Amino acid sequence: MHAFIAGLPKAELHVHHVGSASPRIVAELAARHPDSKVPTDPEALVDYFTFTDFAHFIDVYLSVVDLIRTPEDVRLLTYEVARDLARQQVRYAELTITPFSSTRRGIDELAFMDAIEDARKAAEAEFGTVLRWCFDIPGEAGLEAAEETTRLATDDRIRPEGLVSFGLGGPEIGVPRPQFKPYFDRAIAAGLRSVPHAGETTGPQTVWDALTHLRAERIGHGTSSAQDEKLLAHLAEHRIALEVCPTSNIATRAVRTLDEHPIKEFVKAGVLVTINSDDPPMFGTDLDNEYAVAARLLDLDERGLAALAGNAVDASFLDEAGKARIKDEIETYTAGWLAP
Ligand SMILES: O=C(O)c1cccc(C(=O)CC[C@H]2O[C@@H](n3cnc4c(=O)[nH]cnc43)[C@H](O)[C@@H]2O)c1
Ligand SMILES: [Zn+2]
Repeated sequence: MHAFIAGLPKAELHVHHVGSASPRIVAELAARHPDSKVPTDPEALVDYFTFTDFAHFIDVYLSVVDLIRTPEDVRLLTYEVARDLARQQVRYAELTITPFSSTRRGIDELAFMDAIEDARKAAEAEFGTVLRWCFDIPGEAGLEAAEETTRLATDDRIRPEGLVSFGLGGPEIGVPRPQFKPYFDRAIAAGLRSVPHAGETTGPQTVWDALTHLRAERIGHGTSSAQDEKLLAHLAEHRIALEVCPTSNIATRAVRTLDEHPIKEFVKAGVLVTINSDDPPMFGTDLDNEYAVAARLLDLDERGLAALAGNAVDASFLDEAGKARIKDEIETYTAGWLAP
C-alpha cells in the first residue's frame, strides 16, 4: 500500500507554508539567524517539535516564523516546500500563508509577494507542481491582523497572481469567528474562496459560525463536527469538504489517539473528506503518511485511496480542466497498478 500511495498523484489542500519547513531548512535558517532559540541540529528538532498542547504548538510555530526574515528566506522556504510536495507526487497544492506574520516582522510586502510568486513559477516549471495560495488571518493577533491580511489579499497592486482563497488560523479558544465577517466579506467580494479553520480545538458551534458568518466553502479540520449530526448532514448536503489532518490532531492533542479520530464518522455521514498534512515536519509526517493513516482508519484498498485523492481534486479551487487532468492521471495510475 505504501508503494501505491507513493506513486499516487495527489492534491494537498491544507498545508501551512512555515509549518512545511523541513528539518534541513529549519536548521539552515536557524544557523543563518543564531540569536534564535530554534535548534540548528535536525535531530534536536524532533524533541523541539513535541508539543504539550495546541498553545505550545503555536509558540513553537512562531519561533520558526521568527527565522524567516528576508525575501530570500521566503523564496528558499517556498521553493523547498514545493520540492517536498513534488517528491510525493503532489500535482496541485493550496499553501496557507500568513503574510501578516512576515510583514509585521519587517519584510517588505511587495518583496514578500515577489518571493512567493518567483518560487511558485520556478516550482511549476521545474517540478510540475502547481501551487496556489491561501492567505490566512492569524485570529489571535486580532482585528489589526485581519485588516492587514485583507488589505494584502484584496489590493490589486499587491495581491499575488497565485492567490485563490482566504483563511483564518491560530487558536480558536477566545477567538470567535463572527468578528471576522467583514473581512471575509471583502475577500469574497474580491473573488477569493473562504476556507477558515474551525472545530479543530473548539466545538461544532465554531463550524456553524464559519459556515454562517464566514461563508466557508471548505472547513480546516472541522474535527468536532462529529459531535453534531445536523452539522454533518449539512456538510454532506452542501458538499462542504472537511480538510482532515489526522496526525496533526494527535500532535496538537486536539484528539487523543488516531483510533479515536472521527474520520470514520465523517465518511459514514457522507461528508466529502480530504486528507491533508497541515504542518508535516513539525508533526513528523507527510502527505503520503496521512494517506496511509487514512487507509488504516477507513480500511481502504487502492480504489478507496484513489477515491480519496479524487475528493481533494474535487474540493480544490482548480479550474474544471485542471481537475479533469489530475483525475485522469489518478485513474490511469490506479488502473495500471491493478492491472494483472
Ligand atoms: O505572527 C504573529 O505575530 C502572531 C501573533 C499572534 C498570534 C499569531 C498566531 O496565532 C499565528 C498562528 C499561525 O499558526 C498557523 N497554523 C499552523 N497550523 C495550524 C493549525 O493546525 N491550526 C491553526 N493554525 C495553524 C496559522 O496559519 C497561523 O499562521 C501570530
Ligand atoms: Zn492548519
